[in-house]
Amino acid sequence: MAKSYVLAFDQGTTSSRAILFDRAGRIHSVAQKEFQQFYPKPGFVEHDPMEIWGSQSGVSREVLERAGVSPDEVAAIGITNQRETTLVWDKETGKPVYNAIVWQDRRTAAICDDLKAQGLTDYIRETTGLVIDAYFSGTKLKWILDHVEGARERAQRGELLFGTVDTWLVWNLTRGKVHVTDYTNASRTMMFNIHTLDWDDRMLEILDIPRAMLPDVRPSSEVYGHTDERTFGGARIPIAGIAGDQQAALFGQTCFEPGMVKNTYGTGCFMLMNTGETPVASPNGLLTTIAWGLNGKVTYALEGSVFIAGAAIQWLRDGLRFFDAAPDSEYFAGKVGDTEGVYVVPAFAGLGAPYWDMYARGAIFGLTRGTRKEHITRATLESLAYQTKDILDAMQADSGIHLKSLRVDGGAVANNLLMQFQADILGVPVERPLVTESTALGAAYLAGLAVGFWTMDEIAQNGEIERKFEPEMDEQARHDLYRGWQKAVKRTMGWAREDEDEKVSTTRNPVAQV
Ligand SMILES: Nc1ncnc2c1ncn2[C@@H]1O[C@H](COP(=O)(O)OP(=O)(O)O)[C@@H](O)[C@H]1O
Ligand SMILES: O=P(O)(O)OC[C@H](O)CO
Repeated sequence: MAKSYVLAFDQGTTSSRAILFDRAGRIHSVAQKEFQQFYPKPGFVEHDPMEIWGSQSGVSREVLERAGVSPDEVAAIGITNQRETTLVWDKETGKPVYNAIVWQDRRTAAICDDLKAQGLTDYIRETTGLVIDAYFSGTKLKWILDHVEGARERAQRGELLFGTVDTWLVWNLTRGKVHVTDYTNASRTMMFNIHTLDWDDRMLEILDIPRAMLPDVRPSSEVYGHTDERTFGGARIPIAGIAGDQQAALFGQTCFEPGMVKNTYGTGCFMLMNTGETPVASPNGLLTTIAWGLNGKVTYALEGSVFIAGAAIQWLRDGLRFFDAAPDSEYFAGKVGDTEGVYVVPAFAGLGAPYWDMYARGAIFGLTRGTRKEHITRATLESLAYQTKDILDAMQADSGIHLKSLRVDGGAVANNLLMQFQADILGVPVERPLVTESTALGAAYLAGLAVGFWTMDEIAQNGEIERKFEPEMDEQARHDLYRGWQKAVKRTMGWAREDEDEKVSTTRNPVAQV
């Protein structure tokens, strides 16, 4: 049967998606399923690993059935995933020993403080390209080994396996035959040396992680294995591409040349710049990370990671019950001309780049008796654009490159009001592509390249722009609004630190102290 499609698995933070792409790189069919988020304590975020696998395998079968496409028509599977999220499971039974600890989870902040106190900041930055933060997998893995009874000993005996979500999916797709990850996902673990392309023994020693439980690290485009016959009705489909979702989006947006940038608005917001074959260190709070490994070469990127973007819109929907669906945010925000001075800082999981404050927490500023849900909704949408400006400023300073336009993608770019405000606050045009599923497209490209479904030249010709948003705001208004944002951010910082509580208790009731 002719191989006419590539199937992308896009395992995101809030949903699992399967997308079938045709030869033109156009979407043929999509299936998606949201899954449950667990917040067992403040700052804790977990997923059920079996639900990750169940929802992802479910939507991948559904997308084929719905499109009437046989698994035999699929040339390859490409996998892209929420990064850093940490899983540990039993090698024999495949049973997870603990829930997946999600990238947003802050429970390991104290372990990170301890690493900083040991003077490891420079070593970790130079070796792994990362700043010390609870975001990355290493301290999450340490936490599981420290807290699940007997886990470290079992891992030392080779009975337990570690993986990020890509590794977990490949392991399940192959029914335990293949235990791999790719350079992009490994570069988010804080255990991987991004220069030598190997796990870093010193980091493993510092975190007390047995090497035996770590996956093989491979390039982002090659045949890692085939799906087990039982998964897709007898078909053995090559699994031929793996990349973390943000790197996959950079590839999907065809940012192949150094200096090219994309910004993805999903649960979080992630801006990546291709820096070519040279890792660029950031003095301005960005990460140095691996963009992809392809054709025997490694491409690096600078990354600005914002933890909460579309998730703040979900919070308005589910937490505050302002509306029933995320797209309604545009309708409500559009009912007011501006926020009337209201700022929402959605630091629900601390602040990522460029602030890196694990103890910041969310806040709403500037409330008056006239504030309505429309203002808060608008301010929440605007927070995505302000956070993007924070990152873009850092990236331009680090790279010395001044962007002429910003390529965007991800679920929230459907929001025209947000896109217009983004162009206004940056003062540069924002370009929205025809296929905004760049993440899945990137994974499909990587897989398709490995099996000869596409060539690089064919891919480079794709990337049609659907709409360009031109900046319309005057310079003074832009300046004033952004200053308000900076003031608001400053006031959220350090909020959850214990010594902040002490400061308050010693200043409480000054009259009584006199
Ligand atoms: N029209 C919209 N306006 C604002 N936010 C939106 C809109 N549509 C979707 N979102 C937000 O985008 C996110 C989903 O984007 P997606 O790229 O699927 O994220 P992820 O891969 O992180 O799960 C959700 O957090 C949702 O709140
Ligand atoms: O789920 P997303 O698409 O917001 O991506 C999550 C990132 O990979 C976290 O680093």
